[in-house]
Amino acid sequence: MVVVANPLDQRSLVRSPKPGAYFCGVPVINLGEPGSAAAIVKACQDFGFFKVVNHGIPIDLMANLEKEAVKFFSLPQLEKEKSGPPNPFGYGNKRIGPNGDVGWVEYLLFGVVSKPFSYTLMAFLREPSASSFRSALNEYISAVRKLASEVLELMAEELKIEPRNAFRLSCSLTGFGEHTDPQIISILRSNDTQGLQIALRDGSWVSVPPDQESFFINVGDSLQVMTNGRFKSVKHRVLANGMKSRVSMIYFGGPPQTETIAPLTQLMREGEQSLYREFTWGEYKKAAYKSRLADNRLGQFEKK
Ligand SMILES: O=C(O)CCC(=O)C(=O)O
Ligand SMILES: [Fe+2]
Repeated sequence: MVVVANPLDQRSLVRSPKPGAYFCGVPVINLGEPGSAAAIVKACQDFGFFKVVNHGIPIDLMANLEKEAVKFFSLPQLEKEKSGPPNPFGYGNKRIGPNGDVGWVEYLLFGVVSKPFSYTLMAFLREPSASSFRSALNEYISAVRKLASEVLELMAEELKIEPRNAFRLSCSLTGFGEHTDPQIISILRSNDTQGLQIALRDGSWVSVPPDQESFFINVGDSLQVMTNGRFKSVKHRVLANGMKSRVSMIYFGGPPQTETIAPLTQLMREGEQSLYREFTWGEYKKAAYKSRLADNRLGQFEKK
């Protein structure tokens, strides 16, 4: 979860979209309808982004975790820091703007490799009083994990993979800068605070209308490579208006650390060449840490 603080000094940088300025072209995939697989593939090609409705995940489950997250982020700073730093998982906050990106985020990062989920290192989750947080977290992660496999299967039979997962709770008042997500897919649920924008293929930015009952799915850089560029990872950013926190829960499905990220042979036409040189997820993450948020990180792995 990402939280943005210091709203006052950044307020002038962001503007709420005017009524009617929301983009109404975000593809909406109804998971209960036949033909959703083809619609997902088209959305991944055209936008690298879509919204999922009729997903079968009860709204209560999202609302419960949101409530617990807000409770945590409202704790005094010293209390929160007892669950950090996020090495690799835990509480963190950082200014993400040293390279010109707007924003400061506060988050809780969880690893989701197996059950029980690896959150035992976080001080507050060990407290008996955190039992409602633990159960909200477990229920939400189990549900969203199932949704991730369902969506990956619909994208392509060949994507029946068990991704390595991470999960982040975040809360932000000012938003943060443009980037693509490095993983395979990200499944985002936010409260009803506006702010998410995506870049269309022509480079223009559009505002995504908030919808706290639905999930938004991003194609990540790894999936762009696995489909040899057919699916495009979507550039996105958050411009919150500084008035109301945007609380997000993001599930990232990524490749295992040592796995080579390369186009899936089943998806390649005869004679089709990979657009990328081979690299592992570990290498990619290292490159991502060294780069700036808005950099085209995949560029250095493209075959010239
Ligand atoms: O908070 C959001 O809506 C988006 C967050 C995001 O893009 C990310 O954490 O990668
Ligand atoms: Fe993102």
